[in-house]
Amino acid sequence: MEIQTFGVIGAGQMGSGIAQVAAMSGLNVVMNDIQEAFVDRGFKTIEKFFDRSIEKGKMTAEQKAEVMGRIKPSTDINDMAGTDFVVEAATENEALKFEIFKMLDQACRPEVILGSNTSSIPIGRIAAQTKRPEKVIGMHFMNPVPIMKLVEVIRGIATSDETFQITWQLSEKFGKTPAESSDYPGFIANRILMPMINEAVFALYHGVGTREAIDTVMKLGMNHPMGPLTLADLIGLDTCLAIMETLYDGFKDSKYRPCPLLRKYVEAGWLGRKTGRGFYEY
Ligand SMILES: CC(=O)CC(=O)SCCNC(=O)CCNC(=O)[C@H](O)C(C)(C)COP(=O)(O)OP(=O)(O)OC[C@H]1O[C@@H](n2cnc3c(N)ncnc32)[C@H](O)[C@@H]1OP(=O)(O)O
Ligand SMILES: NC(=O)C1=CN([C@@H]2O[C@H](COP(=O)(O)OP(=O)(O)OC[C@H]3O[C@@H](n4cnc5c(N)ncnc54)[C@H](OP(=O)(O)O)[C@@H]3O)[C@@H](O)[C@H]2O)C=CC1
Repeated sequence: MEIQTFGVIGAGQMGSGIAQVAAMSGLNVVMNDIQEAFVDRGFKTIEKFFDRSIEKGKMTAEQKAEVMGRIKPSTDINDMAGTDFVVEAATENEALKFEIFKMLDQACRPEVILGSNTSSIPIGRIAAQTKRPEKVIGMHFMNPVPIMKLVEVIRGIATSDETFQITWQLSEKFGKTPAESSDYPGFIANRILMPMINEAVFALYHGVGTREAIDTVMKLGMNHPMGPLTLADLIGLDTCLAIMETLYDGFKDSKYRPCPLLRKYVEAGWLGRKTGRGFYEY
């Protein structure tokens, strides 16, 4: 089946980026969120990116209008009925994703592949919510989506080879390099990245260094493009905490316990860039 229309659930920082790269690859896109205001915010994020590209001479206003014209807004999950492939990028919450996959299973034609951009939740568990587990897969983009080259492709226990191949090829069509991961909590990316970020928060919690010192050490000492606390603010501290909880619950190993300071920030609503305050102020 040729993929012509691509659906995205969730128009947050990841969903809007995924919609953008899909539209840039020539697909028609339906971008869905629960409220019109969130869909509008997603459109604004994409527009801002294109405006910067126009300023830099990498894109023309006509090209921008053409790509934006391929993205249709939606606040009704039943709009996914007309899509050929869907990626879910709603909040990192297992119960929420289970609900969304049950609804997608009802709304989409039986042959449609349902991908999840989850950072950490096992794909097999999400697939079990549907009557098409062989068509459920992890398609994990990195933030910021239009810039980062990787897509982590995760097979659930029931994912078919055909689903895997189509997802792999779609990642390449989006201009990305796919890498395969088995279905364990956190997959490869967050099995490695998130304990590092969590340890940076412990270093701050224990007073080993200031936020600036911790970030400077990792930036200049290890050549990371961003310090771990700056990166946590970019990812979203709620997402970082949710990933640590999934690792901790999944492996039952204390090495994955979330730092109490991370939890405190999330409880205060200090979620990073998206709320204007995290480890830094924006
Ligand atoms: C949590 C998960 O499940 C998985 C994850 O995603 S984990 C997060 C993974 N992401 C990372 O680790 C990101 C780490 N940071 C970086 O790689 C870099 O800091 C960065 C690419 C974000 C920015 O790069 P930089 O060199 O520091 O900044 P900058 O020079 O401004 O940006 C490089 C280019 O990207 C563009 N850019 C950067 N951020 C952008 C954004 N948000 N929107 C649009 N363009 C952006 C810049 O305009 C610039 O383009 P040109 O080369 O054409 O001028
Ligand atoms: N942030 C990152 O760096 C990365 C995140 N991810 C994963 O991507 C997913 C999204 O993360 P991110 O974009 O950062 O989060 P955001 O908080 O930016 O966006 C999530 C969006 O999903 C919306 N949403 C919530 N419930 C529903 C629903 N029932 N139907 C449709 N939309 C819904 C949210 O609305 P509302 O605001 O009302 O809650 C919000 O607009 C998560 O699974 C995350 O783990 C993957 C890679 C990197």
